Amino acid sequence: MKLFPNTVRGVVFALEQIFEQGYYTDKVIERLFKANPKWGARDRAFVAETVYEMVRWWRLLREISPQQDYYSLFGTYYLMAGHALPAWEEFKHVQADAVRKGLDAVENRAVKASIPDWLDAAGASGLGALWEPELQALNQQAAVVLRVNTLKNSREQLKNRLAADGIQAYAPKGYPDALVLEQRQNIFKHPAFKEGAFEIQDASSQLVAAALDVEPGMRVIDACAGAGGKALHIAALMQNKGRVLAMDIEGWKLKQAKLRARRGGVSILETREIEAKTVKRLRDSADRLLLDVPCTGLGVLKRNPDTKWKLSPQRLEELRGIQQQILQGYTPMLKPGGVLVYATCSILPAENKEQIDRFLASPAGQAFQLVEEQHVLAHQSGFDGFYVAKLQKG
Ligand SMILES: C[S@@+](CC[C@H](N)C(=O)[O-])C[C@H]1O[C@@H](n2cnc3c(N)ncnc32)[C@H](O)[C@@H]1O
Repeated sequence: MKLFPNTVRGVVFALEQIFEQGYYTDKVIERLFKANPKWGARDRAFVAETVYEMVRWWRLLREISPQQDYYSLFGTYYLMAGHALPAWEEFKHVQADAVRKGLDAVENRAVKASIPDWLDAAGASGLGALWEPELQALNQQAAVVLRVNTLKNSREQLKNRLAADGIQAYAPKGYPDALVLEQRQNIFKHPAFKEGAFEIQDASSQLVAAALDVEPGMRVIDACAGAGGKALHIAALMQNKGRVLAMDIEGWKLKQAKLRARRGGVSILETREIEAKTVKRLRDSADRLLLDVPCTGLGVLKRNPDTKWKLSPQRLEELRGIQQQILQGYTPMLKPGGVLVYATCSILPAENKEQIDRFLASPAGQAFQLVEEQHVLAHQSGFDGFYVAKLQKG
């Protein structure tokens, strides 16, 4: 593969923004593409993939690169990825042999897997023997998974429509609304997306709305709805009949949810920014309650590798506090007999089972019974890591 100075410069610029200015990778790439409208599809794919992979392998790259400047780090990555480097002045310190020897010499698991030490310790203590294979899986590139909007088309119809345009996808077993693209590509440009025929949503994430067992006509509250990924899925499962109340403390996310609902033909979604009295006013009002709580995102490292550099043990503790507060504070909105689903995109028991155990042992949890739990690990499912607990209110 031939390297071009302007796209490599783009990669270097993106890394500076991420590691020196603290910006998120997806936002940096988005801005970079806007600033370089002449880049073609291949340039964009090269820049996006290289930046994501370099962020993923950042610790390992820094360990084995002969110098810490961005060009040497890029050169090291490029060799590691199996390519040959051109004879550019910027790469004069980077030798293929030295990189290979450096790689062979790394023994420390956290360095090898390119994660912080504290995270390696937390994963090992939480998952035991499952941590090692999980870590391997979380360092892979994520597949592009669609959630078929069944209000607009069936899975078969969408699959055939995409195939007619040369986009091959398969239907994974056990995920009734999912289609996995055979090849990664920017599917947002396809007209079917603009028509609301699908959303991008990982297969594991699609298990969450399914666990609620909704029926048309129900009143459902999604209390941490964000931009509405799961709320839209819930509405589709309800055949757009009943009411889905999407709530969040961040109003701008709910605006996104509204826009997506319009695109997807969902008319039963209402949004409400949470204020001091919101929960009290909605006491005993929901047949189903979804708490898709804020979490570390450690189950979705494939997709967001920068999470591991931005997280800290302190932030994990803070999130645990918020998760328990949400469980304690929001469950009164559920009617007696109703179903609660608590979900995270984390694989740490500290955010998952331990939170549910603590809730069930507390006064607020006395009315609840655990019905089932899904510990979805990336290396077992092939998709993101998730936790889904279903509880019934007596
Ligand atoms: C995991 S994200 C939700 C993702 C969303 N359900 C989806 O499927 O796209 C968690 C959400 O919780 C919101 N949040 C954080 N603290 C909250 C609180 N105390 N009450 C309600 N929502 C909160 C965040 O703004 C964020 O949008």
